[in-house]
Amino acid sequence: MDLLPHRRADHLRRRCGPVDQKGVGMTQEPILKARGLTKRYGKVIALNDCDFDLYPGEILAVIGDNGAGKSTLIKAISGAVVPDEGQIWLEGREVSFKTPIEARAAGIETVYQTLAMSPALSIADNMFMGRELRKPGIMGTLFRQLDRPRMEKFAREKLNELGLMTIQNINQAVETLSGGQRQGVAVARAAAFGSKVVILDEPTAALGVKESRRVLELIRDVKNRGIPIILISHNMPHVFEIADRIHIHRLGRRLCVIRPQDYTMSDAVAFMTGARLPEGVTEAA
Ligand SMILES: Nc1ncnc2c1ncn2[C@@H]1O[C@H](COP(=O)(O)OP(=O)(O)OP(=O)(O)O)[C@@H](O)[C@H]1O
Repeated sequence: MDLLPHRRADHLRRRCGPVDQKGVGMTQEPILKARGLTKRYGKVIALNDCDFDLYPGEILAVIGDNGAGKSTLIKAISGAVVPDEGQIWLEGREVSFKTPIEARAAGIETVYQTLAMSPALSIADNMFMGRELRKPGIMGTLFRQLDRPRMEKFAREKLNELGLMTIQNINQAVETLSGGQRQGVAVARAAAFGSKVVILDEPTAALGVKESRRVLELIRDVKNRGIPIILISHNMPHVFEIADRIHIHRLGRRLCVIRPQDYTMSDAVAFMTGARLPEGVTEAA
């Protein structure tokens, strides 16, 4: 049975095992799609003719062994790396990002494992980093003065929408927040600016149990607001708890996509390490 109806015929060698074709997102066009992405670093092929599909409204986990090429895939999608070959489409339009700023301007927001935040700056300042609001009129345009009340109001509203108002003071420096709260601010920032896609790279890796739970809830909240999420994670229980579909990455390419209800965590680990292949999949040479 064909798992992925959107695949090209020449990719049949990478078909996956039995999964309901009416699975989440399967009836729609992908919001983000990539075909044939390749990225070489000298002799290392980090991405090898890799395909990718993210559907509207879904949480898609990307899992794979160390060095499988997950980060390179995400970097290619988010403009941090320019692929040597391949194409990317966002909402059906072909895109070619040269920088993360271009990807961000197009609506692809990435929260990296090492959070790109300035610890000494306030929550509000961090949320607006790189897109500060200026005062109206000459004070803003010529003297570049920040419109702090408007920035603080916006930041407060966004944190509130995502249930993050355990944070009392929006002017508090980010370094005074807990790890979970910081991650929360980063996710809120990613979701706040008209994003079409949010990419989260290991959002719970550095967090304790309670903080991880909060961040997982937050990811669900972002999804419930209609924003699709790509979640790169090594944490299988989290992936299986939260993902609608799981993209299994192996040797620089998508091996298959599974739904968590159809397979066990051990199956997923066996697939990503190459100990076993999903039914109907043969690994391309
Ligand atoms: N800038 C670079 N220069 C040289 N080689 C690189 C570079 N970035 C990645 N690679 C190589 O490409 C391959 C894929 O790396 P990548 O970081 O994408 O894997 P990953 O699946 O994200 O791994 P991990 O789970 O360990 O973070 C690895 O062999 C890595 O050494």
